[in-house]
Amino acid sequence: MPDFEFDLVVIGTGPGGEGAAMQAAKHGMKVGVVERMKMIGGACTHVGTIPSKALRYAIFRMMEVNRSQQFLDRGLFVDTPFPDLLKAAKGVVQKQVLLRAGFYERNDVPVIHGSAHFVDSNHVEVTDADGSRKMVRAKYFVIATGARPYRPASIDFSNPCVFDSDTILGLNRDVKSLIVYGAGVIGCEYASMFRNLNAKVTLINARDKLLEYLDDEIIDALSYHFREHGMLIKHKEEFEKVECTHDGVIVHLKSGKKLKADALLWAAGRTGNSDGMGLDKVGVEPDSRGNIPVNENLQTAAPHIYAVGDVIGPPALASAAYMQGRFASSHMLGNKDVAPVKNVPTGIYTSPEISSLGKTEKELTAEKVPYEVGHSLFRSLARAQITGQAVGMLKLLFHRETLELLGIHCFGQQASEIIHIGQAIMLQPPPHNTINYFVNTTFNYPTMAEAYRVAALNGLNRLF
Ligand SMILES: Cc1cc2nc3c(=O)[nH]c(=O)nc-3n(C[C@H](O)[C@H](O)[C@H](O)COP(=O)(O)OP(=O)(O)OC[C@H]3O[C@@H](n4cnc5c(N)ncnc54)[C@H](O)[C@@H]3O)c2cc1C
Ligand SMILES: NC(=O)c1ccc[n+]([C@@H]2O[C@H](COP(=O)([O-])OP(=O)(O)OC[C@H]3O[C@@H](n4cnc5c(N)ncnc54)[C@H](O)[C@@H]3O)[C@@H](O)[C@H]2O)c1
Repeated sequence: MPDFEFDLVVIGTGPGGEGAAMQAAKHGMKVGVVERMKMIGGACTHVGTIPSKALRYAIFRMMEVNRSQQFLDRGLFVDTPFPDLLKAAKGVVQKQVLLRAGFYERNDVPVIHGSAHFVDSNHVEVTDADGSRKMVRAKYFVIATGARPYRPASIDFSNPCVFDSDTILGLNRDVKSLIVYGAGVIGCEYASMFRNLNAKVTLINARDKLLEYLDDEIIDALSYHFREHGMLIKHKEEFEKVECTHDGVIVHLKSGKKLKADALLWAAGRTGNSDGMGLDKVGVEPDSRGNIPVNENLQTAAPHIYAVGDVIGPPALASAAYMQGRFASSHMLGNKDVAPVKNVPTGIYTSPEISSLGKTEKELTAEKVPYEVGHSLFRSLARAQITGQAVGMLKLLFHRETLELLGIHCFGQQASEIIHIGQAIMLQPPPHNTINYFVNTTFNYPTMAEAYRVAALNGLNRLF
């Protein structure tokens, strides 16, 4: 006899699990969730999106004071130690946990604590930290177990100078120099943060460009501003071994170079949390990175078992995970009220911030689409001059004949917010998805939104 019986059991309480559980509960399903951590919220709340963005904001506030002539003239200079900046971030994590725990409570979704593994197609066994076990039966399952940092066996992560994106949140001292290995989003974001804290940062990239899926102009801007801020970037380099010394690390590269620093942040990839889940009992086989294959409806090889979020691989974003969770539950309910997840914008919280949606120039050129470009430089906008955030640009790509908006690429302060104005237009059906909206609409002044009007006019002026 099972200890619990549900219509749906969701495994994991990150954004993917929450989206799935709430959508199903709101539509009348009897839902239970399983979470192996003491607190709900997932990697997103405890070691991913939330603490990294809260830490970034704490650093940013300190920088704003230290870079402002207004404060410098009054002798104000703030030097908050790293552990205190982390404390600010932890406050946000607690608020998020409380808020999200309330969602499960209010919607009568019990949280069963422990690690879930399948025993057969309709049962998972949940093993708590104290070893106690509960059998849970359900008609449907959503696996939303997320991912963890990939750790090569040759690196000693127990060394106090070696970190990954989980353990860096436990750094209990200031570091004067840092090597960031891996120039994906995590590597670039943390490299920015530590450079803003004045650490000497070396960013090592295995490829020949940073974040190469972005528009070239944005990649160039990011590389330029990283270097302008004093970051050292090494492209096309791979590590051979990491040597830990009494006061830091030496990273040996395959090219023969040796780099020394107070600490190493390993930020090269993540592995899906699919091991130890008894997936062989239900005919589901993860790939070599632990990712679970799914079809367009997010169903695994067993159609009553869905998988969402980081455990299914790219885009591996909190934003997408939540929507995938909602879509999966909506699909099992037979509803069509949640659309499949596509057109996911990118929001990268480096300095400068980056956000984009739609096609890049490279893609449009390869597809032979006749397009034109409109630019707006932040330094020419009144709002950016007032706030002193003049680094940045909005770039619109649009069809030369129909004026349809095809791509939006932005860098600079608030880029991840600014993108959504364009997104609202870009995703309208024709003929409402053109840049005409930006030239025929009155924007508040002074705002950053004005960048859309400036960029649209700039692009229209290029047409002949
Ligand atoms: C440093 C960093 C910064 C990031 N910044 C951003 C950002 O700015 N914007 C953005 O959109 N995304 C960001 N991401 C990505 C984002 O955090 C993830 O995409 C998101 O957390 C994925 O959500 P999820 O629900 O799939 O899984 P998770 O949030 O990882 O949650 C999975 C949960 O499942 C639980 N679990 C795992 N296995 C079991 C089991 N067998 N039984 C029971 N429970 C289990 C785990 O304990 C965990 O609580 C960042 C990630 C990192 C690491
Ligand atoms: N602001 C944001 O939206 C944000 C911030 C941080 C992280 N994230 C998400 O987290 C995910 C992970 O970030 P990342 O910086 O590690 O980037 P990434 O996925 O680009 O990985 C970096 C490098 O590691 C390699 N790699 C990945 N998984 C591996 C594995 N299991 N084994 C060996 N090599 C592997 C990749 O091929 C890549 O070269 C990304 O998909 C990203 O979208 C998003």
